Amino acid sequence: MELVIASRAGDDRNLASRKAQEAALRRFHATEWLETIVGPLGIPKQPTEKQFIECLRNGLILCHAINEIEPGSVPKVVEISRFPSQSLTWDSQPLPAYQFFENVRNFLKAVEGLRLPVFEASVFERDNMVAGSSAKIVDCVLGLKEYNDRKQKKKGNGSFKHDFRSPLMMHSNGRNFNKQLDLSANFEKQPPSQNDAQKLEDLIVKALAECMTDAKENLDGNLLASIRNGNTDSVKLLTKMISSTLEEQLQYKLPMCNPISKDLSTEESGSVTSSASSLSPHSSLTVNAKRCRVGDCNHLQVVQVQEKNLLNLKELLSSTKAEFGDLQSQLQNDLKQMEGQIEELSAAAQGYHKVVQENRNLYNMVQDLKGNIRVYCRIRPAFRSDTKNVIDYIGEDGSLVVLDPSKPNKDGKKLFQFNRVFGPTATQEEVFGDTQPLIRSVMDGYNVCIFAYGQTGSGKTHTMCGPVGASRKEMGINYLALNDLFDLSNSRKDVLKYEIFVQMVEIYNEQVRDLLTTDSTSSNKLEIRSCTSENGLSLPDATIHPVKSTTDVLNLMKTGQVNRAVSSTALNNQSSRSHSILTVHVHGKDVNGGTIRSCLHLVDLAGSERVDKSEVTGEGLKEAQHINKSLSCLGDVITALSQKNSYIPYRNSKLTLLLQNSLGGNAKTLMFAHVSPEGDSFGETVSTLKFAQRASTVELGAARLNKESREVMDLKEQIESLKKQLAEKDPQSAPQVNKLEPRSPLPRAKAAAVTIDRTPKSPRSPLPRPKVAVATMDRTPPNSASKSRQVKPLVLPKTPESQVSIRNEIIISSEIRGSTANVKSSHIRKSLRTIGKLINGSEKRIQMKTNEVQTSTLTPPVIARPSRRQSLTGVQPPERSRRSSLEGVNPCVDGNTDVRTPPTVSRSSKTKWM
Ligand SMILES: Nc1ncnc2c1ncn2[C@@H]1O[C@H](COP(=O)(O)OP(=O)(O)OP(=O)(O)O)[C@@H](O)[C@H]1O
Repeated sequence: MELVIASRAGDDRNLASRKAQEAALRRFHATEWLETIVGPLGIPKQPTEKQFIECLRNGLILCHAINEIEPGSVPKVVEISRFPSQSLTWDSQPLPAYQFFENVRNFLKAVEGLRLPVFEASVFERDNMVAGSSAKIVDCVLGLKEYNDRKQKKKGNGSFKHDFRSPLMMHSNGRNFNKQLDLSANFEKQPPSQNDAQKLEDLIVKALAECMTDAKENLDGNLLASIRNGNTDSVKLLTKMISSTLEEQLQYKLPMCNPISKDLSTEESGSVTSSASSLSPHSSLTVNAKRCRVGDCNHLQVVQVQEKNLLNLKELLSSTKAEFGDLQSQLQNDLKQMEGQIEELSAAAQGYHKVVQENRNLYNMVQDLKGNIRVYCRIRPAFRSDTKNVIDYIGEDGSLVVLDPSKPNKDGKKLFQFNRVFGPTATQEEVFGDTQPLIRSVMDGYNVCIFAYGQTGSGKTHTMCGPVGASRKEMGINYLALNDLFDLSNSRKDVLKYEIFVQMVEIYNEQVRDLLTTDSTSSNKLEIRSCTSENGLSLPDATIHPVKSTTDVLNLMKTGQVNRAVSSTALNNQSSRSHSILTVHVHGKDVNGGTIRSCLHLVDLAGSERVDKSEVTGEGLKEAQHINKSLSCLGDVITALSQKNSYIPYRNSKLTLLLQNSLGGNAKTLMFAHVSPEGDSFGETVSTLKFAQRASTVELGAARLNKESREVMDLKEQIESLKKQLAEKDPQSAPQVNKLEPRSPLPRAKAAAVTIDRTPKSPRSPLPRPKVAVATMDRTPPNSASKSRQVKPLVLPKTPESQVSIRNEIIISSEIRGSTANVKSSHIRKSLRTIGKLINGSEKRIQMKTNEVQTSTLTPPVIARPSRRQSLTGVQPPERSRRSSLEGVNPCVDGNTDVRTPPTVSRSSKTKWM
């Protein structure tokens, strides 16, 4: 405590002495300036307060000074008398009070007029002078000085610097402080050691002591003397005094230069010299002084520590920089790696999509080779949000998972696999894109059938025709397909001349109706010729329209759409109440005379529906029943085909009869299974999907190309003429040969008198077929010892509707329709040779062969019994076997024929178009 009090007392002493120094300095300035203005004052350069006041007491000096600066400020100065030889001395006799009062009063007035600080005139009257009495007078004089300086500056003579330098500053211009500055310069170059600092402190202190001794004020003479003699205690005391003075100066004069860290950081950056030089001499000194902080060694330590820290920081900075560099390069590497990986991934993703696409193509190719029906599934967008969506997953590979809304767990999931699944967002173009290759194959001579199946309102008509009032972009497959066919026809017109014809019919309440007829008088009930008519049409009575452009097609489709039976049900306000079939016939002729005949069926089935749901009654109910029945028959056919049954119940409905060549023939068939995603349709959705999945397992046999080269056609003609020659030469064999005639009306059993080996072509028909000979002359039973030449047993093909037109040509054309034209040609040549030999052969041999054939005709053909039916719907089909269909009824006319039944020839075809 005592220590604190002592230190406070010391501080007070220091403060008082500092104030005294400051006052002395200011007096010095004032005296100095007055002397420069009015000449020597006759007092010491650093006068005491008393000396200073007494010198100015009469006011003469002040008045002269102000008149010098501002002439006429005090117009009348009361002078003292003096001897002319004497120079003006200011410490002369005191004047009467009123006189000097007058001078001082006039001076103060003038000062006031200049707006400078004033003092009280009474200060000159006091006999007892107290410390600080002269302070205001000094302020006033220095104010005058400053005013004068400003004035001079205004006159433009050099720059003015307001200078309130402390005594230390003043002396720094002279003696010892120059040394200090030099030292400080050195100090700046290299950090001072402890000894250097000590020396510097001593130097400063001594310089100050000298300075104070000169001033002779407020300093104990003993103290100064003892300092001069090197007394350390005295030095310490003075050091303290100076350091606190410096500190005060620093805070007062250089607030901006104060932070050591700033100076140091500048020093660190190597610009300490410039920083110091940018300050005024005073401030640079102050900074230096601050750096040296006499008497406070902690500062040096702090500086040193800070330097050390700074060095550490520098090191840290450089290591951080290095680390940062490393990190940056690592980041670059990582980014490069990531870029590479992303590229790899995207390449892999692309590759994956490519592979998926290839897989699908290959799968489709395999399906084509196997001859399976291709099945696509299309999901309609959901129109209602109040029911759950049953579509759980749509795979790129054609897989589809549906979820039973009543069992939202694993058990409710059902997986189906198709060739492709189109989601609700699939556009018409996307759908067509996948169908296009199939449709294009029509132009190459393949028969193609595309049919849309599904529950009512699931989007069948949308897919096939497009929505009502569709723009060209929204058009369905029917339009897009025909458009594409025209494009192809145009692009190939140099090598192939195509003709395109269109028929459009509907099956409504089990009746086939022409949708394009303009004859309102006809009954418009068409008959299906499943074995195809002479002109290759299964509906020869339906009008057939040549089309040359898509506009023609559009017009026809509009007519057909208008004529189609459509009505509103609870499930679809534009519900199709019939199956519509648009058939496009393509007839091409190449430059060599070869021909292509093919057809494309585009079928929009009526929707399967639950009568209770569709809320139909009366006529509508009847329609629905017919629709359901025909669809159920379609299901039966599909089931029988998928199970490879020998009996396929095509005749059970007009629909299956009309489509029989597409479902069980050698056409390329594509089925679109449509489903609604709404939860309340789940039952129908699953049954559609099951149906479609079953359909996808149906093997049709490889599609057959309906193309005949010129050579084949020539050979056919030759056969015809040779046959005629044979008949003329051998009238006895004529009846048998006649049985080979194209339009033979004979019953089939007799037609079979000629030995034709009807080995089943399709693997799904394991039953033996009746044998029919192409020609009887050189035919020997297989086990006969006879070495006579045998005719190769021929295979009876299933008959595409546009192809099979002439009955006795079946045998030959079945040879001709080999997989390639070469095979056909070689078979035909063989047949020609055989026939040639027949013509030139011996009568006896002919007779013998004829007998053989006659014997063989006595054996009735083995008829396959229909195997047990399995129906999708559980409804038993009518018990009608092939045998029954052959008995007494012309199977071609009433449609009661099986695909494997040898077709008969109809002469009743009315429409001839080819
Ligand atoms: N993929 C689809 N995108 C947009 N709308 C569709 C789609 N499929 C169907 N629709 C719309 O759903 C409604 C019913 O479709 P559509 O008439 O084609 O069904 P449908 O199966 O032919 O029915 P029905 O068997 O009763 O004739 C129509 O308004 C149709 O425009």
